[in-house]
This record gives sequence, structure tokens and C-alpha cells, in this order.
Amino acid sequence: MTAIDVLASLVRGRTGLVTHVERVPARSGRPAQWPDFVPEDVLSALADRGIERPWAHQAEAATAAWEGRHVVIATGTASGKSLAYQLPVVSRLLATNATALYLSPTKALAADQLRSLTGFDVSAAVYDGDTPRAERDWLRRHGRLLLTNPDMLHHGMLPQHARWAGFLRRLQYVVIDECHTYRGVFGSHVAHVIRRLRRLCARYGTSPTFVLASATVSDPAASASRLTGLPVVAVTDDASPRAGVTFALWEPPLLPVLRRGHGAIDPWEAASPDRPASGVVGSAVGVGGVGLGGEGSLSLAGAQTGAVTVHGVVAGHASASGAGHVTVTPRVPAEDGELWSPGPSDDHPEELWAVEPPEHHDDSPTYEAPAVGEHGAPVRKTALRETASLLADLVAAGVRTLAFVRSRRGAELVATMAKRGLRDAELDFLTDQVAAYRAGYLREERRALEKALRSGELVGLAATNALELGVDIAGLDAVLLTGYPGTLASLWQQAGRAGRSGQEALCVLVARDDPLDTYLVHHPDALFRRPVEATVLDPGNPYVLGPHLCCAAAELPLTAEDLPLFGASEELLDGLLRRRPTGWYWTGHRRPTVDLRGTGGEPVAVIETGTGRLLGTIDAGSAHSQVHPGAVYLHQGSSYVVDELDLDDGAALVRAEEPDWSTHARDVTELRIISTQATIDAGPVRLSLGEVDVTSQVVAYQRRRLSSGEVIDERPLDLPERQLRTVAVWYTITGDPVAGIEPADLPGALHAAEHAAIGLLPLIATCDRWDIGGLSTARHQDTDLPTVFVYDGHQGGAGFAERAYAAATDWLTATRQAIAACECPAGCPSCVQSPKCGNGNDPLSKPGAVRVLDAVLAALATVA
Ligand SMILES: Nc1ncnc2c1ncn2[C@@H]1O[C@H](COP(=O)(O)OP(=O)(O)OP(=O)(O)O)[C@@H](O)[C@H]1O
Repeated sequence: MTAIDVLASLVRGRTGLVTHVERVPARSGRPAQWPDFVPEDVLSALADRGIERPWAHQAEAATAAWEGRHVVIATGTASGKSLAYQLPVVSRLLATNATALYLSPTKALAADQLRSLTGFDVSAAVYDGDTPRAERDWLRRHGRLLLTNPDMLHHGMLPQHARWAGFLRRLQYVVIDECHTYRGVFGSHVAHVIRRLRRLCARYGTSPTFVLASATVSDPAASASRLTGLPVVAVTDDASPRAGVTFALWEPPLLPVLRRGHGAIDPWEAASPDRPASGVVGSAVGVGGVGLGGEGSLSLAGAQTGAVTVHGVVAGHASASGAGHVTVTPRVPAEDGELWSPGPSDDHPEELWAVEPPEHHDDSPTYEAPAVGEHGAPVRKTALRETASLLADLVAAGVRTLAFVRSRRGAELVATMAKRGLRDAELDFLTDQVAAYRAGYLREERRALEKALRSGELVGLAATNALELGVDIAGLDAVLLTGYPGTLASLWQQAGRAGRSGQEALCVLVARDDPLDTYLVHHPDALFRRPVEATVLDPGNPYVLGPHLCCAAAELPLTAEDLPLFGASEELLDGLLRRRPTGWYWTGHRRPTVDLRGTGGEPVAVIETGTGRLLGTIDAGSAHSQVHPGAVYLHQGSSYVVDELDLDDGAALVRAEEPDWSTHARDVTELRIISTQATIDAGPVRLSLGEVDVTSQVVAYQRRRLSSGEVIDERPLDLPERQLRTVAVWYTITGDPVAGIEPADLPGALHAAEHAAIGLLPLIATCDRWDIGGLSTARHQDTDLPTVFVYDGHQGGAGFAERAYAAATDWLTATRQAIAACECPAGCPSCVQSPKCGNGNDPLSKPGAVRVLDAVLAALATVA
């Protein structure tokens, strides 16, 4: 079956809309000669793998690295970048007693690389947080090629450099794979870790050659230079052959709402084994996806009266007549390949069925919306359900598929729902072929899943981006993306996991119910004809630089010669360290602490009380909202309830329980302007960029019924405030009334404009909406005016607000377009509602937001 056939089979019988199909053509390869330095043994090991000749770019990059030039290999996914670095590294290690370091941003990638090194006669090993203590000592003394990550380098190797002296003295190569991932605040941290490594190497008398690689880095030579602080040459001319890709953009349908006494549900929408429909107050609401083979069940309930009356069957059509009374009229499926159009049909008899509650809701980035949105807004079928349903169909058809899901919880849900879809289709024997994969699983669990996927034992895997990078799994046929992954770089990395053994791949981007996804599936050029994002790095960020100077000084006192390497000044060092005649010293009793990944501290361990079993870990930054006392926590399809969150010990104690509600944290935020760095005065509008202090606190959580999304109650929480000093962009508007809006509507208008602007910022800055915060108010204490703030969610800022300020007109124009183009009447998650709003999306005014943005854009146009 070709990729297009597979796509056609998915479209069949579904109401989700394919908004665009992009076909990326296949390309043939350009082989070259093996460079002279590659020894016979290596060539024969490669021949055993079926690699007879290098591609031209591999030979070019390998030769540059062999000659000691720092090089970045910036060719496509599956173009053989690994071999390009392995040729010089392995050849050198075989010829001398040199050592090499390989840095990868994920553990999965390091494990994958280790596998690809078997066959070469070099002692290579993974050295990361999972490596047992005893093994670490041995590796330090005898390891030749160590595969590790920047965190390990920072925490484990550099502070103990004296113990690593033998290894560092012989260090000839440092490979930085997937170098585009080192961006934003994390990238700035890694840039300093690399500078610290370079400084120590110099003390031990070496200056290793850096080899960087990424399929999705923009301006590779400049980006690689910024990261390493060295001049780097780029190899960009991709000479590998490439299979074609069929890339479909898919928009899940709006869920039909059955009003009392009239309305209709599309049969395929209603007939869903993977999600029954449920009723809400005074009206019945149809939800669901298509079942395998078009068979399914429909369940409708009239919740207010408590009268759950009818459950229907079918490949058919449903219509409601009166509260709490629903009739279901089955309809015959359409011809193959034809898309269903909703509409009533009454020529088939009715049947009754039983209600089952849907399994779980999600409150994480891939937020599982209730059947009706907040304030009665229409909602789309969630991307999670649509993905799960597509995944079940693909597994049933034997198509090996990786479904990327943005949140850990979402990955669990997709796997669980896909299994349920298979069970409902009486394909129980296939449920073992589906699993979830995410960071936070234990090492053995992850390795076992990777192996099973590779061997074909697993056919469908729902994974977070922990499996996005570099993992080479030949034979994967399809990739599903549950929502835009936040950057084009991620999009192409995820898409690049399929089609690696030459067969045409299918990639489907399933839009989430948010403004950016809605915009993208209707503007394919913004995906397919836009370069990958610039790798924004700011090693000069004082929140990043300062701590690394302390680390560097703790490793070896800093001297004046070190200042240019870090871009630091003597004044800065004087403020941080003790100055002595021989340099600047760290005099603290404990090692300086640095939060490399900006996760807000050490991860919190999730532990099952009773058994003491460690279920996994959760970022410190997410702990308050995800594992607060009372929170429902999911792990490998099992549900747990948190009894206690011990922030001092970094542990959340949970017990297995399956309540019929989900939990959703609520927070409150306050913002103060500290300083203004730049402003644009445009008549009634002033646009500013500056430093702000944001104080936020998770204060409560809601429990929502799984079957209907209905809010059961809101319970207070007693968690500490969190402080963030960061950078914000904001605008103020004057006028009477402001932008022609009634004063009572102004807060809703600003709030709606803020939400949509946050949703659209990833279009112009390398971030996703979970990296950004916002606040709007009809009168802010510092500006005394109606103000909308959008700020970076990282200490010291991450460059996103700055980018928003620089490209404000493009950003706000896209925001306005996304709101105005949305077909909903009064605001929905596709335009102005936000899945992470601390105020429950209240108040919001969609028309008001358009007016605010019109006023801002008109004013900015006058100064353009
Ligand atoms: N010269 C070659 N001839 C034939 N096959 C090759 C050659 N070079 C690499 N390969 C094979 O191509 C596949 C992809 O290689 P690799 O994983 O190194 O790609 P990559 O560029 O690192 O991809 P990604 O960016 O997705 O990580 C591997 O299975 C590898 O064995």
C-alpha cells in the first residue's frame, strides 16, 4: 500500500477534514569515495551493514573533521550524519589512544547511537544518569568513546575534572548531535558548559575538534559557532537518497451539539467505539470518532434531568427530540474514499445500546476538552482522540506508526484510547502491539519499548518528543503528530522518523483545538515554505552566565585570560567571586547550583505509597500543577491519586485509584514592571519591551467529571508562590472608549487578545505556548492604562518577548487573522480560549479582541 492509499483509507468514513496534502518527492543519492584515512576494518564493518560507499556529504564532513576543522553537518533526517562523524572519530580512536565525547540531548538517542557503533572495534559506552556507580569508575578510567549528555558533563564530569584528567588529556573529538536543540535558555546554558569543557581541556593541553550535526538547524555555521564559541564550517549539500513523504494536514471536526428537540450528529462522529457521547445540561451533545471499519456505538445522555435515556448504535445518524430523549437513526456508510457530510437521515431503524463513560480527561498541554467548552463554546474533537483513533486504524492495518504527543499524559491517553479502539473493534489480540513512551519512565522500560518498536513487536507507539531525535528505526511507515510540535525543527524531526528504509512515508499533522494549529492547517505555506527557526541563543543572559562563571571558578579559579571565552567582565566576576592575586575563586561551601534545563529545580519523584515503587519523575516546574495533593496522575494507562507533595524532599506520594474525575490546577499571577528597555510610541498605542517580575501561585484545583467535563467542585491548595524575573513585551492603549469598546467589555477583549497572541507567538519565535505567559488588565498598576503583557516563562528571559517586540506587526496581524477566521460565534479554543488560563477563560470577548488588535495594528502602521 502506498502512503497515499493509507491516507485514503484513514479519510474513509471520517469527518475530520484533510485541509492540505503536501507530497515531498523522492530523490536519488550521490555516492563518493571513502576518504583515505578510513581503515580496512571499518570499511568491512560497514560493508557488513550494507554500506558500500559514503554519500558525498559524509566524505566531505568526515575529511574536514579528520583534518581538525570544526564542522557542522546540516543535512536532512536519515542522511547518515552519524556515519559522517563516526568515520573520523572511530578511525582516530583505532589509530591512537585518543578519547572522544558524544553529547546528545536525549537518553534514547545516546542508546541508539551506541547501537550504531557496534561492529567497530572501539570501546564505546553510555555514561549518563542511569549508568551504575561501579560502571562509572571503570568508564572514567578505560572508556574511549563516551556517549553522554550536557547535564552529565555539567553535573558529573567537569566538577570532578581531576578524576577525568586522563580522559580529558586525550580528548580529540567532541560530537554535539542534534545541535539545534540547544536553543533558548537551555542552549545558552549548554554553550557555557561547552566553554567550561574547552577551558579545562586547554589546561590539560588539548583542544578537541568539534563536530556538530542537525537536520534542522538554520544558519548552521553561525549557530554552531555561537554554541561552541569556535569558527565552524558547515556541510549542507545533502547527497543521500530520500524516500518521498506524503504529508497531510488534518483538522478534527467541530463536535456537533444536539439542541433540545432538533439538531443532528454526523453518523461517523457519533458512531464511536473509542468515545461515547455524553449529555449536558438541557441538551445532548454528540462526541466521538470513527470506529474501525465504520462500526461503533453512540451514547447520549440528558444530564440535567438525570435521565440517561437512549444509547444508539451504529453507522448511522442521530437526532435529538426533546431533553433527555434521543433517537438514533443508522445510515449506510458512503462509498469508499468519500468524505461524509453531516446531515439527517431517517431511512433506517433505531437500536439501543449501553452507556460507558469515556476514560480520562487531560489537563496538560494536550488538554482534553470536555464535550462542551467553557461557557458553552463549541469544541473540536480533540487531537488526542483523533490521533488515537487513527493510530488504532493504522495498527489494525499493520502500518508501523509512531504517534507524537506533546504531553506525557497525552501520550498515555493516546495509547490507552487506541487500545480501547482495538478492543472495541474485537481486535483484542492487537492491543499488546500498542504502548506509550515518555521521559520519566525507568531506563529498562524505555529500552524495552525501543527494542520492541525496532523489532516490530510493537506496531503503534504513542511517544512524547523523548523519542523525536535521531532515533533510527527502519521500517516505520507512518508518523502522527498530535498538534503542531511547537517548532518547524521538531515537525521535520518527527516526520523524519518514518520512511527511513526507503519506503514512502505518511505523516499526518492532527490539529489541536488552538489558534496556532488552526492557523497552520489553513496556511500550509507557513509549514512547508518557511525555513526552520533561527537557533536563538544568548550566552550573555546574566541569569545563565553568572552561575556558570561560579561553576567554572569552582572547577579551576578564573583568570583574566578566561574572560573573553565566557564574554564576562571583571566587574561581573568581582560581584560573584572572591578576587585574589591569582584569580577569582569560588568560596562557597557547596557547589554552585545551576538549573540547566530551566525546569525550576530538581525533578520530583512520583512514588507509590504502600509499595514504595518509583513510578517516574516530573519537572519541578510542573509539579505544583500536575502532582499537587488530590491530583489525578496517569502512568502507563493506570490512574493514581496524589496523597502528598513533599517539595523539600522532591517527592509526590500517590496511590492507585481510578476516580471518575480529572483534576485541573488553577493559578493566580501578578506582574510588576521593573524596567523598560525599548518603546514604540504609535499614537494611542505604546509598545514596550522590558524586565518584569511575575509572581504566580497554584491556589486551587477543579475536579471535572470524566463523562461530561462538568465541574464537580473547586478545592483550595496551599502551595508556595513562585517568582520569575523575566522579559516581557506589552502594549497599552488609550482612548475613550478604548478601541470603541464598552468599558464593561474591555477586560474580556484584552484577555481574548492576549490568549490568541500567546497562541500565535510560536509562529515567529522559537518557542511554544507553554514557554510563554501572559497577563491582561483594563488598568495595570504600573502603566495606569489597559495593558496586555506577554512574557518569557524562563528566568532572565529567553528571547521570545524580544522577538515578539521586533516582529510585532507580523505577530499581531496573524493573531487578528486567526481570531477573525475562526468560525465559532463567541470564542473557542481554536481562537481565544486558552487551555492553561488561570481564570477559567473568563471574561473573554472575541469581537472585542479583533477591535483591540485592529486598533493596535492601525496605530503601529502609522510608525512603520
Ligand atoms: N553511505 C550510506 N549508504 C547506505 N546507507 C547509509 C549510509 N550512511 C548511512 N546509512 C544508513 O542510513 C540510515 C540513517 O542514518 P543516520 O541515522 O545516521 O541518519 P541521520 O542523518 O543521523 O538521521 P537523523 O537526523 O534523523 O538522526 C542508517 O540506517 C544508516 O545505516
